[in-house]
Amino acid sequence: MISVEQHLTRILETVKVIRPFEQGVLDAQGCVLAEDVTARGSLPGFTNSAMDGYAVHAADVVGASAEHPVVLPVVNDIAAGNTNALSLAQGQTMRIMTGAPMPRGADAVVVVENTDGGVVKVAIRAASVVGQHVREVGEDVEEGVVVLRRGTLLGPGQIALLAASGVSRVRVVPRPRVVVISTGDELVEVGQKPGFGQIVDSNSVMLTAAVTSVGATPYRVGGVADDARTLMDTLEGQLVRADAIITTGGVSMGAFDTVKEVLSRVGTVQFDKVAMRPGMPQGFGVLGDDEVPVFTLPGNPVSALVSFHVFVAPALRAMAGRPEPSFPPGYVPAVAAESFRSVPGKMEFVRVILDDDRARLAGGQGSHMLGALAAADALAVIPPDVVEVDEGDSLECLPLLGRDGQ
Ligand SMILES: Nc1nc2c(c(=O)[nH]1)N[C@H]1C(S)=C(S)[C@@H](COP(=O)(O)OP(=O)(O)OC[C@H]3O[C@@H](n4cnc5c(N)ncnc54)[C@H](O)[C@@H]3O)O[C@H]1N2
Ligand code: MOO
Repeated sequence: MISVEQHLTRILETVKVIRPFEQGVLDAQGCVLAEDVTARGSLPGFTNSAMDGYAVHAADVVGASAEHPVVLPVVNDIAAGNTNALSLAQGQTMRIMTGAPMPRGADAVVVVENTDGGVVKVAIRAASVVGQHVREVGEDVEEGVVVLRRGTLLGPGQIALLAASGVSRVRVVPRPRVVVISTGDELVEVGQKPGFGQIVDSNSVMLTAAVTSVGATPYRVGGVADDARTLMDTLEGQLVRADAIITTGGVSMGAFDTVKEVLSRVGTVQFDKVAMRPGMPQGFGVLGDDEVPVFTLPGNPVSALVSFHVFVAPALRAMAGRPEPSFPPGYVPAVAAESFRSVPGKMEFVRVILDDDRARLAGGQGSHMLGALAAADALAVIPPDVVEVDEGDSLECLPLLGRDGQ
């Protein structure tokens, strides 16, 4: 029996960051930059107005007030998108809209609310100062500076910055492509009615969703029968498009545990008992010339999802260039709302419902029990040396869903 940390360490020492690849900025969402990116142009690219109002020489409106407005002739209108380079003479004004280029000579904008809104001449009812409501060229980003560093995770804000500063394609670590295969003669496809002795292949849809939830790209193969030739052919066929492969089922002590039988003969997959519950029978290694990592998860659905969170998700993040700072990854603190027992010598992952920070059992803890799994918000992680959790004890929990249900 090996520990959870030992198994995870072997996995993280084996997987490699995927080779970077140039992508359009939108396709790069959720990916990590593989290069420093410099701005092709300045932001703003030209000095422009921050408000709707009137471009002025600030010196012309010194002392303007509601009681003593300054009246100026309006000599032009400048809308956003106006591409003419205009000049404003002293003693004049131009109507200007937010984002429109400032005319040369103007050094301030008086907001329309502080005027009578005139279009031929305008009464300005408030003084201004040089630079007021003006966005200077390059004040946000200067052309040629590094706007984003290698290693940055690209979200909507970063993608906007790239696009605005003239960058349409970037080298990123691509999303891992993950093939999901479930095994077992008892499986029927989702949507089909299982006969006696059969079950719906829920693992492959569950793990497909889990792969998506960590920002990787799943390819669901679905159920493969417990036949060594079929499984081997399937694995070989999938290797070409896979950065990683996940299988479920067929890894314990059964007489027809095909995954174990097949993968014991090829590649480097090593099968271990890991001191955890659920999820004890685990296999991991690499397969094929490209050394594709293969995770063989146990067939019990709760065991498979717990294994995904504990082993596969950190590996996929590392492959995507987003390694976790430490183990355990992303734990949140909670307090036990009730007492329960934990199995000695194994790290236990208890399905719990969190009310604020109070954790209560989500229901039956059998590794086949999808009802409690679906009711749970998190896995309370009970260390191997803890056999009794008392109400009020501190707990570390691994959230099952992100804030947006992913
Ligand atoms: N004699 C022993 N028996 C078992 C041991 C053991 O150490 N000695 N370990 C148990 C533990 S713990 C687990 S976990 C399971 C793991 O079994 P396998 O990975 O070999 O998986 P299967 O036997 O194929 O299936 C187990 C269980 O899960 C259901 N299943 C399988 N695939 C799916 C799927 N795609 N969707 C939904 N449900 C699935 C399957 O019907 C079984 O009920 O072994 C214990 N036995
Ligand atoms: O260790 Mo198995 O994964 O509980 O049911």
